[in-house]
Amino acid sequence: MTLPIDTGPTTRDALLTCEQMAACDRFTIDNGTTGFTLMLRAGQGAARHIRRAFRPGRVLVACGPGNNGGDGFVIARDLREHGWDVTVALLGAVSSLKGDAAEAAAHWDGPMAALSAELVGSADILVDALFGAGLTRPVEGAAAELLARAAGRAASGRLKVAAVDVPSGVHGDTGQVLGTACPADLTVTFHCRKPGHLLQPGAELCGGVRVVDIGIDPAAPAMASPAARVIAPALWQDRLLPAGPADHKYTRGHVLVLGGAMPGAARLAARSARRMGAGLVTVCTPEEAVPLVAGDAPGLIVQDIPYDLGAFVSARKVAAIVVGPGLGTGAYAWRLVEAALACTLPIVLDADVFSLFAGRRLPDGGPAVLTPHGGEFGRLFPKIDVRESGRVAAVSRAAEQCGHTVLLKGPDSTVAAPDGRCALLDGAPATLATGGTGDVLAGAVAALLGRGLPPFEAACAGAWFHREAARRLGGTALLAEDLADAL
Ligand SMILES: NC(=O)C1=CN([C@@H]2O[C@H](COP(=O)(O)OP(=O)(O)OC[C@H]3O[C@@H](n4cnc5c(N)ncnc54)[C@H](OP(=O)(O)O)[C@@H]3O)[C@@H](O)[C@H]2O)[C@@H](O)CC1
Ligand SMILES: Nc1ncnc2c1ncn2[C@@H]1O[C@H](COP(=O)(O)OP(=O)(O)O)[C@@H](O)[C@H]1O
Ligand SMILES: [K+]
Repeated sequence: MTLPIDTGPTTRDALLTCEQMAACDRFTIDNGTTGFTLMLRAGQGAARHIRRAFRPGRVLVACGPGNNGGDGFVIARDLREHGWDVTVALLGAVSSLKGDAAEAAAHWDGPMAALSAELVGSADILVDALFGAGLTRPVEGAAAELLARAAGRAASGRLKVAAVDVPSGVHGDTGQVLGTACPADLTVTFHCRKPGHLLQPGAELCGGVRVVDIGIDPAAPAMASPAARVIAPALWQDRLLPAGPADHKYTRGHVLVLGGAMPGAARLAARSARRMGAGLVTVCTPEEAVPLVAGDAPGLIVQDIPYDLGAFVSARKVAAIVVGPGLGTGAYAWRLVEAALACTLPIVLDADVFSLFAGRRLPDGGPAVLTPHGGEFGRLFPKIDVRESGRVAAVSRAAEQCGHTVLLKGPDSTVAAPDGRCALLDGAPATLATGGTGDVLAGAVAALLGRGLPPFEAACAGAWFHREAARRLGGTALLAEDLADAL
């Protein structure tokens, strides 16, 4: 029963919802591959990763009532054929299994028990094949008890856990936990990752994620419009040119940072815009802050806020504006944001802008990137519930509603454009969770807008360079100043 794994197209960056994945399965099956063949490829591919990741030990394969459980039976058989000591624990009766899962179970001739949390106590490795893409409601009862017992044993270092497709209880579309879930050391999924592998808390619960190619037909329509993509340079690299001989400072983009109550934020945004390759950076700030902002940056232009901002940006050939970091929320801030939007230039809106416009429509302006964190997003879009809809749907709805690119920051930064594109940032280090790193991001995105990237691409690229800089810095305590310099 060993089948060769087909090598399909590159699916590295596509993220499919559970429904899209099921459509890919159906399309492939309609074109002549049996569902059971897909299940064999999935289970055998997963078993190979499990054999690579863990030393042989006593394995408990917890199988659910659907095809995720079917994969579990294939894995159980493969591991047993390789000499591992395997017991299957099944939720429900074998006679209730249907289709491919029933066929996979029929090939299992090893020990089998009714699912019970007690079984975890004598296992070294748990293969979690309870629920995958078919999770429809919170995990409860015996399945929940088993997962909770496994989580306890894993936390004390006595159990390794491999999840099939997703850790059971994690929703593949949102990364949210329905009921309960057990953190895995390894998650093996099929064809491509799903948003829930990148979104929290799912991402954290998955441990390392491996993708097995199960030979999905490359012509499957869902592949042309995946729900989201992983943020990677392929999204922008052919549009972000290095400096060439014909360039001068204005062709590289003049970025204007509008400062306010907290000048440190404008300084960080300006510094990061310069490191991100802006040709020229000017900070306009209340007069009393000019010496402070100019202080240690002789290459920066600093002046007070011009009376006529529109005339200023056109005379100084400004290519992109940042407003929000350290701005404040008084009448001054309000007028400045309105004036900045009226310039109709590419603009990054951040921080205090979201308090100023809480629950209100932004005035018309040029193409914008909005960079709220979770709290600011809630203020600006109070009717969109991120927890209920999941980040992909929520940020996409926000982008459509405001007509601009929205970058919802966090450990799982999510970018959506009003045209329906969505992209997720994978693996941002938690050292970024410190004051000022958002100001650095705003400056970086503005520089990329100034260098000619459209808003969605600029937001994706900014988030990616920001993460790369944080990774390069490493350590345990990251300073926003160092991050700007590491871009
Ligand atoms: N399709 C293919 O070709 C391939 C698919 N593959 C594999 O199939 C998996 C998807 O399989 P699937 O669609 O059968 O769904 P699955 O995740 O097994 O769960 C459905 C079952 O669980 C039940 N159930 C749900 N939630 C529950 C809860 N909280 N508590 C209790 N019960 C709950 C639900 O019951 P129902 O809601 O119908 O009452 C139903 O019985 C996918 O993740 C991948 O591993 C691979 O083999 C590659 C080829
Ligand atoms: N736990 C985390 N893991 C990874 N990145 C994070 C985490 N928390 C925050 N970040 C990132 O750090 C930055 C923080 O921005 P923000 O909240 O605006 O901070 P500030 O306003 O102090 O500059 C964002 O880019 C965000 O994506
Ligand atoms: K699972």
